[in-house]
Amino acid sequence: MKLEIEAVSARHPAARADAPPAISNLSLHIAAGEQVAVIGPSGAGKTTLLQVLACALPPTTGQLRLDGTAPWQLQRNALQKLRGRLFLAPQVPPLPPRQRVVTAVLAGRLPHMGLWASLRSLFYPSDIPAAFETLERFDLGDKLFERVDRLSGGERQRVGLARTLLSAASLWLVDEPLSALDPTRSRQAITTLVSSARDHGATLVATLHQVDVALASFPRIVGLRDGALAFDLPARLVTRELLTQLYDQFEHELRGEVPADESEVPGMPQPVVMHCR
Ligand SMILES: Nc1ncnc2c1ncn2[C@@H]1O[C@H](COP(=O)(O)OP(=O)(O)OP(=O)(O)O)[C@@H](O)[C@H]1O
Repeated sequence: MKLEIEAVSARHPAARADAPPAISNLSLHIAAGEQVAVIGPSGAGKTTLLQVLACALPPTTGQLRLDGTAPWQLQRNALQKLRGRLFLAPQVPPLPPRQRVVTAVLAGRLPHMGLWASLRSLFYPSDIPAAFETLERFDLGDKLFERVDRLSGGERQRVGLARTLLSAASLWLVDEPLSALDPTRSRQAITTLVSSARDHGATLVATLHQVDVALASFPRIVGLRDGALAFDLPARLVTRELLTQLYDQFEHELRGEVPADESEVPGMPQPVVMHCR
């Protein structure tokens, strides 16, 4: 799915009336099948941007178009149909506590199933092999029939990602999928996510705090700061200087390794450790 936003501003529905917009005058074009990581300090507007792209939050000004269609000008049914073509994976997946993992994962397909098929699948999981295979990609095959409330936070987060992979959506919007994962799991999970999006031909937009993982796994990086675009570059052109500016006064949030300052290693950028938490 192709995404276009032009001069979009938006604010959280619960924000004070006099609060500045969470994203302001933002323009961004993302081609169908692209994979883009959105980075930036806390409060930069990353989640708000995903919600606008997911047609969950209407822009207060500006234009949003998905595959050339302005969603907020559609009739209610047509808007619902368009929403069915995208999958928004929130930071904390909304998994009913007593549900089995297999059912939770296959729920990624519900928007594309008829009413009876979806009701039936809640009681009789329809494609257990597909659920198992997808969970295996996140090292969770042995949790297939486990109850969701018996999983750790990191396991739940990986179930949320497996669910995204099983959706038939052509736009995957993934909000901070790694917050409960250790560095090794983070890399594995994001590699699986990005390669699956590529295989499905799905457009992927993910917000990430792990800058090193974003730079290593995504071809394009969008930096947001105070609701505005700080940069929009191929990953190889994102320098330490740009990251230092982006996270100025939020250095504690700059996680993992970032590219070396070229003046320190002339002609040969090398990763150096800045801050980890
Ligand atoms: N629940 C809320 N109620 C009111 N205002 C909110 C709420 N959530 C977000 N905002 C406003 O929107 C701004 C942007 O928030 P947003 O969640 O989009 O940022 P973010 O970059 O995703 O942050 P984080 O990395 O901490 O998740 C916040 O600074 C705040 O002003």
